[in-house]
Amino acid sequence: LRTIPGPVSPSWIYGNMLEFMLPPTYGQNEFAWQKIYGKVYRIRGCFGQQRLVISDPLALGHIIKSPNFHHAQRKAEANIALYGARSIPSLQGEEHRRLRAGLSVGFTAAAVSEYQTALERIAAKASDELEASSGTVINVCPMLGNAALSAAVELTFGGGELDEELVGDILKIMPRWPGQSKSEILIDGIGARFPIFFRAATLYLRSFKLLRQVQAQAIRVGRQILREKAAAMESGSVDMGHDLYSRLLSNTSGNKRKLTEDEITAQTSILLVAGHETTATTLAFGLLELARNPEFQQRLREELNTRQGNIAYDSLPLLNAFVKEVLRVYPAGAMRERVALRDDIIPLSEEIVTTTGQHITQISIRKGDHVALALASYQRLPSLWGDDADVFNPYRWIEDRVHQGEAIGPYANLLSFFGGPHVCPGWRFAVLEMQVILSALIRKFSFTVPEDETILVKFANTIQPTDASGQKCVRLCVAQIPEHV
Ligand code: HEM
Repeated sequence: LRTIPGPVSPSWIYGNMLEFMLPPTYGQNEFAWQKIYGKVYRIRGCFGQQRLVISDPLALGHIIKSPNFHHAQRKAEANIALYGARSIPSLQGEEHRRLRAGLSVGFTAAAVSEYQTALERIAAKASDELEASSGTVINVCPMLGNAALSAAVELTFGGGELDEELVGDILKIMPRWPGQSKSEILIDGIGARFPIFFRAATLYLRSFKLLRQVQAQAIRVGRQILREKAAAMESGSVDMGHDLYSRLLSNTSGNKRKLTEDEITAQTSILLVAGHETTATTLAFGLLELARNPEFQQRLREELNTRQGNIAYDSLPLLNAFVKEVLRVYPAGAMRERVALRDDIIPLSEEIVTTTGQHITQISIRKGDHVALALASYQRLPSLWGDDADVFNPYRWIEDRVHQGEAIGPYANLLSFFGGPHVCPGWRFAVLEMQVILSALIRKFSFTVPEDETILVKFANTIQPTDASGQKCVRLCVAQIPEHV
């Protein structure tokens, strides 16, 4: 990796990690480096470690599908702390494949379409909540967080209320994700050399304590609800719902459930946390961009007003162009870190020239090498999305100016939902949820940006919109549309 071009490292201790992980706003350096060095470049990690940053489509497709790469250590430890060692993202190979196959019953197109009515009810509730603040400037993030968490609870358990403490912890967890301070980046760097040190450090890091707390609470709640459902099913006293846990209880082969009680309950934390936070954040960036683009907002409202009753959301061109553009410019999991589990060769879609003048079309990777999968950078490549790839412009999807080649991800050639064996299973649900919530809010309210409002983007495992003090926040002027008053 030493001969792959990249930015100069300003410090031996931190390498480029502070510029990469903690810029004033996410991507500031990453997007600039992509323009200078191209789709693959090298940065320095702590203590001189070499890392590749990759937005090359062929290389990304290779790594995403390959069993030779897995989550880098901090991410793997954080996944275990928050979601558990038996949760889907923590597993690999055959165990992972079997669990994904079992869970897939709840994520097919037919299964997801059954949530439309429940999602419309959740959207109506969010809209009522917003009505109370109409005419004022409000931070829309808490309202969207609540709505998306209700949607995740609907998907997982078929509705119901979680206890307040768990809700509070789940809603604040992602902004506190480990690795966002100089000292945690340093601990990561030491951990890359001495993994046992890192594992020990996680026992004391405050950021990890909250993750473990949420996992323990989520599993307790998940087990209790699953047992209640199983008892109701055995007594035949209620109709089983369409939610994921009901489907998993009824998913049998012979007399045996395909997934055991422990396997199902071990997924509760990831379903509630990953199932709500990503969608809530994408929606928050969506409302921000609507407020910044009043002409588009009005045209979208007109499109929505032409439909009544049972809406086929996929048939609304502007709505779908907007959802795709928000996902393109603001992929919640903007950057994923992976480590090579064994030696590998990464193919490149275009030749690059090394610092020693060699022309290469593939890069040799050693076991233990770190790669950053720069999904947000990939989604700004002019070669795929046009010369205005840095600009938020939903019309590009209607004008068919986007890349039509072989897709790595499941939706619109985007990598926002990742791809390969760890592709986001919730992508269909997330798209429907965003279509439904945006439709309800845009019909009823207009959104504008208050004067002098600055929104920054922080990376905390997912990207977060924040104010200057680092608090998760999108403050918008919200006004009810006169015909809906
Ligand atoms: C806009 C919304 C969403 C986005 C952008 C998103 C994005 C992603 C990404 C990028 C990954 C891969 C992460 C990695 O391996 O490093 C992922 C995995 C995952 N997502 Fe989503 N997601 C969204 C919504 C949802 C929803 C609604 C659910 C439903 C419960 C969900 C459940 C999961 C699960 C369980 C995984 C782990 C999959 C595995 O490791 O096999 N996500 N998601």
